[in-house]
Formats: sequence, structure tokens, C-alpha cells
Amino acid sequence: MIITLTPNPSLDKTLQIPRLERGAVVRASGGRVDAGGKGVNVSRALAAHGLASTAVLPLGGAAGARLAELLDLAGVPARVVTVAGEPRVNVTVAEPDGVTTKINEPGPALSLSEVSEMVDAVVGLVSPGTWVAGCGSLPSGVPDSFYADLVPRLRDLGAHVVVDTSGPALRAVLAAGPDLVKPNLEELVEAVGRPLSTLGDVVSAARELLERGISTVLASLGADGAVLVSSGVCLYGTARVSRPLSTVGAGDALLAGYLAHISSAPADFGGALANALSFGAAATSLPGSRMPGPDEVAAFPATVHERLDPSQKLSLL
Ligand SMILES: Nc1ncnc2c1ncn2[C@@H]1O[C@H](COP(=O)(O)OP(=O)(O)O)[C@@H](O)[C@H]1O
Ligand SMILES: O=P(O)(O)OC[C@H]1O[C@](O)(COP(=O)(O)O)[C@@H](O)[C@@H]1O
Repeated sequence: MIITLTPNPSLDKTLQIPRLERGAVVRASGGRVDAGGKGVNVSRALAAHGLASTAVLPLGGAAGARLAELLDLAGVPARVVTVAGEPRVNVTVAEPDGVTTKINEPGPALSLSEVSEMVDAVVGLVSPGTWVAGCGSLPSGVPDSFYADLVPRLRDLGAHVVVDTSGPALRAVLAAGPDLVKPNLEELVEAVGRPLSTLGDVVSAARELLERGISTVLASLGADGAVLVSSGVCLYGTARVSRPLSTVGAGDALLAGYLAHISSAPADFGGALANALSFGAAATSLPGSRMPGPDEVAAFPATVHERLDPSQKLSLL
């Protein structure tokens, strides 16, 4: 069983425009709204593959009702914690060459009782062997230690704890030793506090996180693919995309692909990395933060390379 926790969900509004011009009136040629927030996206990607997960999230007001409706349409079972504030709207401006500009609102503040209701909702769903993925930023009112505090509590219940976050919440959770973290390059740089310019640098950084007590690091590297490091495991893989349309939600799709595989085949790291890469690549070929289904994922076969060249420069730089 997989549970996703999204403390700061969003309505993701994507606008297609010919070209982003600062200070001009720009006419959009099209647009879409998706239920968003990192854990919500993971649940949507799993649902698109017929895999049930429960999305735990705080929602309030008319925008909250709209988000719940979108989740329902996507076939995602949700455990909604009703809160006073309305979810944020995150806007993506997408240009034809695949460049996206994103503006994320901070999201509504949560009260102490709303935060503890959210924790109780997750705890109430967990049984031994459950995977819990805590994903995304924390809104005001939620302490930076939120994910870090959840790790021992969920572990005591026999859960595997996955965290995908950034900033102070990421720094705090690194010390709590979750089972898996999914940093992108920027977050990995932030985690180790030094620049990373080669695949070898990424592997060293991931190993440093393992020494701090994290079991597995899935480092996503945009067009360069991803590196997976765990005890006795160091894998690098890629999945080619000729024309990325929108990278929004690609990291969430990648995590969903990994969880879909590892939750049923716990020792198959190579298979999980390949599945993750196919999900991530497929997501970049879709508009907005649309999550890929099986046919779309099958169109992006991944390669897990036999050898990792530590001196390979990262193209994200
Ligand atoms: N331009 C791209 N070409 C091919 N794959 C991509 C591209 N951008 C992202 N991906 C895929 O999506 C995954 C997640 O993207 P990344 O940008 O690293 O994460 P995040 O969305 O969390 O910032 C990558 O590991 C890769 O598999
Ligand atoms: O919680 P944050 O960090 O503001 O991120 C939320 C945003 O990230 C997304 O989950 C996309 O994430 P990725 O592009 O990193 O996969 C959007 O759906 C959402 O608008």
C-alpha cells in the first residue's frame, strides 16, 4: 500500500503562450488545470497505472472542492483533512520550445489542530509494510521539522518513509534518516552544501547522505537521467526524450514509477530505476503536469547503464 502526503497541494494552472515577454500583454493559446502538489502528482501517476494509493491532503473552500473533484476524476482515493484556507494556484507558463516558467504561491497557513489532524490521518492509514511519501513544500504554520518528526513515528508502525522536499524541510529530514529521498540536482547541492558538476560528484553526495542514515537516494538529474544509490548499489540510468513539452511534475512521475516497482519487488533496484526513468521521461512529453499512463510510459524505454563514468559532466549546469 502507498500513501502520499501533500501538506501544500495546489491547483496547477498551465498556460501555453507563444513567447514570454516581461511587461507585455501575452495572449495564451490554450491552458489546463490539474490537481497538483508533489504527493498528489505521485498519486495521480500511480492511478493512471491502475495502482491505488491514498492521497492525504488538507483542502478548504471552493478551490479545495474543485481540487477534490479533479482528484476524483483522476481516480485517486483521497483522505481529505478539511481546513479553513483554500489551496494555492500554481501557474506554469509554457513556451513552444519546452521552456516552462513556474510561479508557486505560498499556500494557506495551517493551524496547529489542522496539522495534527493531517498527521493523525496518515498514522491512521499506516500498517506494516506501507510506503508513505511525504512530498512538497510546507505551508506556513507547519514546522520545518514536520517530515523529520514523522519519520520515527511512521517507522515505529512498520512503514517505509519517503521524502521529496526542499529548503529547510529537506535539511531537517536528512538528519532523521528516511528510507528514501528524491532530490533533484539543486536539492542535492543544497543537501551537501557544495557544487556538483559530474556524475561522480552526485554519487559522492548521495553516499554522504547514506552515511547520515538515509537508506536510498534517488537523485534526479533532469535531461541527464537519474542516479540511484543504496547500500551496495550504485546505478545510473537515462531515458531519451527528443522533444520535452513540460517538465512540470516530471520528478513526481519519476518517484511514482520508482514506488510502483519497488513496492512490489523490493530488491530490484535496477528495475525500479528503469521504471522511474520511463515515467519521468513520459511526463516531460505531456502538457502541463499531466501524468503519463501505461502507453505513454511504454514509449520511453530506459537504459540502466552497465558503467557509470564519474567524470561525465552534468548538462544541467
Ligand atoms: N529534458 C528532459 N529530458 C529527458 N528527461 C527529463 C528531462 N527533464 C526531466 N526529465 C526526467 O524527469 C526526471 C525528473 O526531472 P528533474 O528535473 O530532475 O526533477 P524535478 O522535476 O523534481 O525537478 C529526470 O530524472 C528525468 O528522468
Ligand atoms: O510544494 P512545492 O515545492 O511548491 O511544489 C509544488 C509544485 O510542484 C509540482 O508538484 C511539480 O513538481 P516537479 O516539477 O518537481 O515534479 C506541481 O504540481 C506543484 O505546483
